[in-house]
Amino acid sequence: MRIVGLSGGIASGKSTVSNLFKSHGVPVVDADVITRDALKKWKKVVATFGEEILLENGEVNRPMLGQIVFSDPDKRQFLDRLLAPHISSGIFWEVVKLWLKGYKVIVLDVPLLFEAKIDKFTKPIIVVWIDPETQKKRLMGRDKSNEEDAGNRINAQMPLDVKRNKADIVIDNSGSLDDLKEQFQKFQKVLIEVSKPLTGTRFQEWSLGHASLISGLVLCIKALS
Ligand SMILES: CC(C)(COP(=O)(O)OP(=O)(O)OC[C@H]1O[C@@H](n2cnc3c(N)ncnc32)[C@H](O)[C@@H]1O)[C@@H](O)C(=O)NCCC(=O)NCCS
Ligand SMILES: Nc1ncnc2c1ncn2[C@@H]1O[C@H](COP(=O)(O)OP(=O)(O)OP(=O)(O)O)[C@@H](O)[C@H]1O
Repeated sequence: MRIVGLSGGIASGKSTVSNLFKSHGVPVVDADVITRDALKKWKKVVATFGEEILLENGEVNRPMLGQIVFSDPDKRQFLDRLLAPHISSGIFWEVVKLWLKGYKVIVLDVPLLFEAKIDKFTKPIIVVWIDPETQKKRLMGRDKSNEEDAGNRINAQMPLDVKRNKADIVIDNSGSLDDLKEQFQKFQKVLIEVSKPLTGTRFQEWSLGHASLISGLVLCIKALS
């Protein structure tokens, strides 16, 4: 199974590229969605940041927590450490589920792919780059935030130019959506061709192969214990 890494800076256009993959039938595991699920369940976040970060419905007020952590690097690191194991295991299970369905290519959309060292497990790595001025403008437009908040969020991440140097494929999203789609068309064909889930006899062969591998492993573990 090929696990494609998709990263970039905040508001550089990762979700927009993810949607292009999804519309071509390539499944995407989204770390931001997994983070939101982890936050819903994770009582320790409340124990650390206080009841005041809760909304009336009992869920974490993410914009408020964002305000707190993006203006205080120590608190941000604390939250990152708290959530990291949940995000990693969430990603792992999503990948396993897609693997069991027989997908040959999946995309991991992880904003902190390099910071969290998840890049080691992905190939190729796509970085969505954007020029700094457009990035700030799009971030402020989308989140209705001011320049200081936007700057804090951008500075909380590894510089986008450093991420660009670590990429196998760079998408420059400083232009229009049509420009973006044109760049996407250039490399997506290869990935999408091999990404279709297996069907019919090929799926049966694949399942039998994996079933014998798993049975073999179980027998080995039993024999050793
Ligand atoms: C701080 C939180 C509550 C803000 O929630 P909010 O809904 O405002 O933003 P959302 O989760 O949609 O994230 C938006 C973008 O912010 C950036 N971002 C989020 N967390 C971080 C972080 N800890 N460090 C740097 N950038 C971050 C990413 O580019 C992300 O795509 C939330 O992002 C969070 O819990 N972050 C910590 C966990 C984490 O590391 N998430 C990134 C997944 S790899
Ligand atoms: N080429 C483009 N032209 C104009 N607007 C764009 C373009 N690409 C993305 N956008 C807009 O910019 C904003 C940020 O894009 P998107 O949400 O895809 O970024 P992201 O990298 O997923 O952000 P985050 O890091 O916060 O998850 C969105 O409002 C999106 O609609």
